[in-house]
Amino acid sequence: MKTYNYSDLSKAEIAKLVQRNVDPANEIRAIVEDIIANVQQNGDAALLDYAATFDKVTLDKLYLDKAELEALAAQVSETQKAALDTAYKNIYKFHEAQLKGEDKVETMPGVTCWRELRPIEKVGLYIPGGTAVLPSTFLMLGIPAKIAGCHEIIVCSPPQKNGGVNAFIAYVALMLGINRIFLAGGAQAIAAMAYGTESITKVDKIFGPGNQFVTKAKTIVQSTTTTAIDMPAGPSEVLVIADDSATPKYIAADLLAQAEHGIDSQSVLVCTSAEIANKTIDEVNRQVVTLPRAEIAQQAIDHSYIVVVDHLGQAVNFSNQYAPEHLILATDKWEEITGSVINAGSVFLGNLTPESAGDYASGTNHTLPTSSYAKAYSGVSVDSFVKKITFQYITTDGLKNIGPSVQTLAELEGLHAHANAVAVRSSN
Ligand SMILES: NC(=O)c1ccc[n+]([C@@H]2O[C@H](COP(=O)([O-])OP(=O)(O)OC[C@H]3O[C@@H](n4cnc5c(N)ncnc54)[C@H](O)[C@@H]3O)[C@@H](O)[C@H]2O)c1
Ligand SMILES: N[C@H](CO)Cc1c[nH]c[nH+]1
Ligand SMILES: [Zn+2]
Repeated sequence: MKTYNYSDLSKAEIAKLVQRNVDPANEIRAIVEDIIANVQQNGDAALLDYAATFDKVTLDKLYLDKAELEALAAQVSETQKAALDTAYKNIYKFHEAQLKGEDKVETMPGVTCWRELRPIEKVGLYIPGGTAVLPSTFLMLGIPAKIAGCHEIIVCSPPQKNGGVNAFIAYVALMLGINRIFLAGGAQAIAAMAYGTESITKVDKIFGPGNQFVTKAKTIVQSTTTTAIDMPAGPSEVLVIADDSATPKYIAADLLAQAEHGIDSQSVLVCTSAEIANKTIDEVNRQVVTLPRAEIAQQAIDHSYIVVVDHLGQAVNFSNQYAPEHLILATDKWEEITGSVINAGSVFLGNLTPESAGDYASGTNHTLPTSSYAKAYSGVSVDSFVKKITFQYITTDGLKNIGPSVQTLAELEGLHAHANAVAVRSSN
């Protein structure tokens, strides 16, 4: 990992450091646009072709039904079920608390306004399954969709070598009461859910993380169809802020946890102590070789870096510019700096809170904005699966109170029909 001193860096150098790979030559875009066009034209047949090309699986049908899911789920052990159940309960508990109604507001006597929640009717969930199959992502998307009350939930995940999904994905589907999983991955799955095919319903909103093909497809279809997306949730990333109260062994473990997701993941350390930084490098080198996914993690670490800063304020400033998906405050002084955190997807406080807890089971959602989109987007929550519709009711007195202002505002905009809609009611 390359090390920089914050005070030696120019503004331009910092801007370059915080920039992620955003497909500058539009190479990914070109590939993804072709895939989307093919799915639009050829529907299910294109999905079957891509399963053969990219996933190396020949499928005779595009989905697994309830009986097939049950057969796969039977392979899950009791210990694994207990862990999935714990995650399910905590995620459910944390997300259920988000489903709050709002009070009605009387803005003037006789003028009442309020908002009511309605679920998005048809949602599409993408569950990654390229380099690793992520049943935890299925929980993170399926639970808030269920709590919100979405009527139709389409699920796509890349086909695995067994010609289906893995046993854990099947088990989670049954936990969520979802009886069908479509065997489609990558940009083609996103295109299918945005345009619809013979067997996949076009949905109103697509959710879920994925690699750069998935993420690019989501950003394209959101501008070319009426299907919305949750956010760009691409390759995982973590930024650790540490001071001399931090433990290099823990920091290294957290950096490697995100690095093992994929070669395009990024793990950044911003540290007030050069000594802790150096010890962390040693720990990373020691731990990485012990990992089954050592090669992937090492490649991600090779394009990650360390910034040594003078104080924690400088560290938070750098982090706000980076806007990490995950931010770990590996310091005993975390309470002094949380208020200054402006841009981050999810924050992990102190030296004993591993980011993996949030990835799996503490209750917060792990589908989070990457590539600095945390400057403008929140992670997935129940809010992502609902619309908030405004309502208003005006009484006779209310019309007397608000009518003159509405009429004057309409006249000053030259919109006389608007003014008349009040006048005709007021003259009775
Ligand atoms: N931001 C978040 O909230 C979050 C959460 C979990 C995972 N992630 C990230 O999700 C990603 C998952 O990626 P993955 O690759 O393991 O699974 P994936 O399911 O996103 O992608 C696999 C699919 O990519 C397609 N693909 C592969 N190579 C291709 C090529 N050359 N051209 C066109 N399409 C191709 C294939 O169709 C394949 O089925 C990781 O980067 C991980 O870090 C992010
Ligand atoms: N860290 C990922 C989000 O970037 C989520 C995840 C799933 N499984 C393990 N981790
Ligand atoms: Zn993770």
